[in-house]
Amino acid sequence: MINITKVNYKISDTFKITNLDLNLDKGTYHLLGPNGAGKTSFLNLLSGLCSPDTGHIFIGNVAVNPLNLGQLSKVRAYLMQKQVAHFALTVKGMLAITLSLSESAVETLCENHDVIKGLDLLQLLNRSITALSGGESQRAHLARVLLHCDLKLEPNFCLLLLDEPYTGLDVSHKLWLNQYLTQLGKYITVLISHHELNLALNLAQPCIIINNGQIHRVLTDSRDIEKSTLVDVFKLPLSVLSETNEGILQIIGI
Ligand SMILES: Nc1ncnc2c1ncn2[C@@H]1O[C@H](COP(=O)(O)OP(=O)(O)OP(=O)(O)O)[C@@H](O)[C@H]1O
Repeated sequence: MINITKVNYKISDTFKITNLDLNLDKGTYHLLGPNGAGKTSFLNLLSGLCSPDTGHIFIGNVAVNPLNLGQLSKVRAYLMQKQVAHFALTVKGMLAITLSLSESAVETLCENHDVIKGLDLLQLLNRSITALSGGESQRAHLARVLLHCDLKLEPNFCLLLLDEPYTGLDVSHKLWLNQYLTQLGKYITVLISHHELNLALNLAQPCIIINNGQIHRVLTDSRDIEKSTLVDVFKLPLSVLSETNEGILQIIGI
């Protein structure tokens, strides 16, 4: 269980996160909101990369704050929006560092692992991370966090934070990732920040909508996102909203 109580955080004179009050159980949650709504700031707070001005956050019984990063790495993983590669490590080398394993142990782990198969990484293990395409690099970094939170490796893991994980992925890897995250949500809390609104509208999964640094809605079923939210929060014209025969909203043109 993730517990967020009365969290406030001033980022600048013009933007602050206000009154975050939320409990998250196991599940796959979509974190939605327009550019600049505060999604990354929310994930940074949850991951312990920054500290709220007031309020507190717990991941299970671990208090979240930047002084606790060692303990936090045993209970949560975070795929940040931007990945910076400082060294020309191979994919295998990066996984070895993340998982605290030798490169040969990584090779053995990867031989038959669902994440490596699903992300088609076997043939990229010996490639330099700096010489991959955008989508290949995203797949390597996804593997880093998904293996890190694999329940077999870390039994106390309970939170996976993903900031725009679909960026650069082709459609078959996107589909695989969705299916994997849906399964993972049966065991831990998975929070995915993204802009794929039609995807959220099609999946019966919980979602949190953020706007102007505040929670606008928390829905147990993302298909219940209202037309008014799409118009008022996401600034979509009514003319691009359509409904399927099953009454599910869809956005035309994206
Ligand atoms: N280091 C910073 N200093 C000042 N302002 C910041 C800083 N980081 C973010 N902001 C501002 O805080 C607000 C929220 O940014 P945040 O990155 O959390 O939004 P977001 O919802 O993730 O946006 P996007 O969908 O564009 O990634 C924005 O107005 C942004 O310009």
